[in-house]
Amino acid sequence: MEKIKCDVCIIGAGSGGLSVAAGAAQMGANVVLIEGGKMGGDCLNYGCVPSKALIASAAKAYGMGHPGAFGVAAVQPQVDYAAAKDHIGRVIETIAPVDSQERFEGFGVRVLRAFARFKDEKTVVTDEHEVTARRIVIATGSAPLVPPIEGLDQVTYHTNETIFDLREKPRHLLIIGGGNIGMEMAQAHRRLGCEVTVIEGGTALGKDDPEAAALVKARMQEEGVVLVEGQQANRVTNGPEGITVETPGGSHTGSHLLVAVGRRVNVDKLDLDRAGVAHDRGIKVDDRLRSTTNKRVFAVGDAAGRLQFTHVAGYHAGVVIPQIMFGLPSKAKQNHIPWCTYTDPELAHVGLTEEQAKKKHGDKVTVVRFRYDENDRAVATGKTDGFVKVSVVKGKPVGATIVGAEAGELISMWSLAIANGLKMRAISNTVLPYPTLSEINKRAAGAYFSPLLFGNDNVKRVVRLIQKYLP
Ligand SMILES: Cc1cc2nc3c(=O)[nH]c(=O)nc-3n(C[C@H](O)[C@H](O)[C@H](O)COP(=O)(O)OP(=O)(O)OC[C@H]3O[C@@H](n4cnc5c(N)ncnc54)[C@H](O)[C@@H]3O)c2cc1C
Ligand SMILES: NC(=O)c1ccc[n+]([C@@H]2O[C@H](COP(=O)([O-])OP(=O)(O)OC[C@H]3O[C@@H](n4cnc5c(N)ncnc54)[C@H](O)[C@@H]3O)[C@@H](O)[C@H]2O)c1
Repeated sequence: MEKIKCDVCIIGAGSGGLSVAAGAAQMGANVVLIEGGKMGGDCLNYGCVPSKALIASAAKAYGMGHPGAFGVAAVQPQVDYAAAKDHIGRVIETIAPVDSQERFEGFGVRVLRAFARFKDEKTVVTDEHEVTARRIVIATGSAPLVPPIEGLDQVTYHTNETIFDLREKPRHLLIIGGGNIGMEMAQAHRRLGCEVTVIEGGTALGKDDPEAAALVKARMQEEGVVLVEGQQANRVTNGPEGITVETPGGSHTGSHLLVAVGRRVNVDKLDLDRAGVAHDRGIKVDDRLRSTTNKRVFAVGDAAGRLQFTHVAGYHAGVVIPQIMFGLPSKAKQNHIPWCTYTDPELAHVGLTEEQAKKKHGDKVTVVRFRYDENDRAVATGKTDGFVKVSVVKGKPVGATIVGAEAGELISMWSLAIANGLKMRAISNTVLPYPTLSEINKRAAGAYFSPLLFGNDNVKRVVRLIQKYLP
């Protein structure tokens, strides 16, 4: 067993662990990074990257069959599902060098390829190494939660860890769970020519603004996705006609099954008790992302049990690095974190929802909106479904939801504003190129000021008075 001493030991080389490792090593720390699976973690191998690549194939197929009123004839796309999977493979291969062992070794990081567990509160071991570190960062991410549904263990089912390797096109894909994964995969598969049924126990896209989510759901239903809400899957069986998912309201039979009912944090291999690190949904951390029970240990990304997104893992790294490098305190906030579901239309959000804003700020909240069909670029490109909705308190945006084309890009302006405490004036003062979808944001900001300027009797009186005396 080789014994290694280092400043920082990071467990997990996904979005969070890699970001901490890159930052710490490039600032001169002696860093050991331990990865038991693939470099790049979920995002690169089983999550964001393959899902967005598949969504892109699906969008191409859909566009060929639905060109809209542009003077271009629709054609029946010939979908080669296996070739779409090859596209995913190529995308992963292209991005992989950024997360590779070689690149990190180039930064001076010692990379160990094994699963790690704690030996004591400052020592981590693999089968061949014992690493003692001043600071330890748990970045072990999460895995698909497999619910205790009767019969599930008797059928072949997919999760995000296997669906991207499937090469035979599902005739009828059943999906349990209408969250981000379920809905993104449902639309992608429908557009690639599969029948799709989503079985959701509560409300699909239930973490998002209901009005905006309704628009996405309506579009997906129009495209032929069968969406069953309020029906918990409680039994799964296998028969000659395929896999059947039973719910209190009825049963649904298909050829393939994807389970997407949430995540469970990867802690079981870690022997956390040996390090005195407490955990529940994730590692128990304070606002500094430091273990509440072992001050040497930090957790980032999905392991921290907060919002589970790649950009959050990166943000967490930025919170932890100043602490482990310089001993400077730094806190993780949550109110400025955006997210986007990459359905068509996209559904993006940052800050408080309208409901949360009204609950927190009562009648101090003004809600302003602007519709895509009032934007010239949206009209020209036929992307007129959607709206932006912004909750404003004392001239400052506190939350924004966008549903529509490029919502994930458009939300950045509100993310910038909320993260930096900017006022609506900062958005309305900004000059944007015409014609762009971004103008939707500016017009929403304008909608905040319009009632103050237009139709305001005081303003009218002042203007009339000034006009009398102006030369
Ligand atoms: C289908 C899907 C689509 C997604 N799409 C998006 C998206 O579009 N945008 C977005 O922001 N987020 C998306 N996410 C979420 C995103 O993938 C995660 O939030 C992100 O990967 C979390 O990064 P992480 O570093 O915390 O964990 P991970 O990326 O999961 O990395 C953890 C790593 O730790 C390793 N590990 C675990 N235990 C040990 C151990 N004991 N020893 C050594 N190594 C260990 C694992 O092998 C893994 O490589 C998606 C997730 C899924 C499943
Ligand atoms: N675009 C993105 O950023 C993106 C995409 C995919 C995943 N992710 C991340 O991954 C996480 C996990 O995604 P997810 O979709 O697995 O989880 P989720 O928590 O978003 O949704 C799971 C859904 O499954 C439902 N459910 C649970 N048990 C059920 C049952 N027995 N029968 C029917 N429905 C049931 C829940 O009501 C819930 O709506 C997301 O929360 C997000 O953090 C992000």
